[in-house]
Amino acid sequence: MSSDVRFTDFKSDKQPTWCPGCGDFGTMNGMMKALANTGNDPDNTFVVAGIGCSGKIGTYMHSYALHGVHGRALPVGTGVKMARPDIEVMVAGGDGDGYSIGAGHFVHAVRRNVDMTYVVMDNRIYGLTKGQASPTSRSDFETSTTPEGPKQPPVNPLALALASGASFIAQSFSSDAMRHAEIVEKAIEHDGFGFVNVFSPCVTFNDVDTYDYFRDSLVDLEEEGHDPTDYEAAKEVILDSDKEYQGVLYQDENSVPYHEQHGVTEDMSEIPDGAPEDAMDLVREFY
Ligand SMILES: Cc1ncc(C[n+]2csc(CCOP(=O)(O)OP(=O)(O)O)c2C)c(N)n1
Ligand code: SF4
Repeated sequence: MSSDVRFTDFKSDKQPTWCPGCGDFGTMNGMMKALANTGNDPDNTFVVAGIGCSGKIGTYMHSYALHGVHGRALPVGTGVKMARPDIEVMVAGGDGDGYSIGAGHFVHAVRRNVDMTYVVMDNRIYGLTKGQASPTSRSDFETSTTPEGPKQPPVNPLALALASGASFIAQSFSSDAMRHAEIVEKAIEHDGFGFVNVFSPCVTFNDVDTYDYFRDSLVDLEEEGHDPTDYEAAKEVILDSDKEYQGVLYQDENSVPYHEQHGVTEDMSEIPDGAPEDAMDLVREFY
């Protein structure tokens, strides 16, 4: 890893097609800053993205990347990390990708504690498919598929993570640039699954969870003196549905990542002795 990497080194030459003002711009900038600040560079970074407006991020970032199947980014990220524990793996996607079709994978990636960072660009709507309700939409949020609102309480992704045995749970706001980058940085540095739910407003389809709403309502846990290593205190803020929090809500200081628990330390790109030749030809082609 080189120490003189700038965050712009993580920008690809593709122009984002996100709507002007989309929260995903800020979310991505913060991720790039956090990667550079933690001493990573595009040559040791692998971004796995879901499907959605958010999922386009792998194209706009300069790194190894895979833009996969809707809801399946986490198992792909897990595979990359198991094959190459030396590589920095960052998985990103939307709230639909992660908490709807990918919810099962979320639970298992969390409980396995694979050493990667998972950034959910939470705009509380399906953006790419033009504004249907998502798992984090408010119960009275009127959309094309829910003209009277979903009439169900939204998923609390932080509580889902905690209940699944998460070792790091954080939340940030894409527009609070410095703080967002700092929070993602902490997730990268965490030994284990670093989960960050990012409020990343959709300016085209969500007129409720707006920049102004988050600016007015966000409570920063650092200013409140919150201790993320105190499990009971973390539980209290995570289950508090009256407030929107920003910061690290929970961190297990004794977290041991999956590959260390299971002794996966070899560079698996080396072809193991005795492996069938035809299968290995495919592997050689890939690398
Ligand atoms: C298997 C499958 N089911 C459904 C879709 C259609 N689809 C594409 S993106 C998406 C949801 C997008 O919402 P979200 O994940 O929150 O991302 P955003 O666009 O808001 O960033 C859906 C339902 C698909 N591509 N593949
Ligand atoms: S539709 Fe919403 S989420 Fe998608 S690019 Fe536009 S503002 Fe962003």
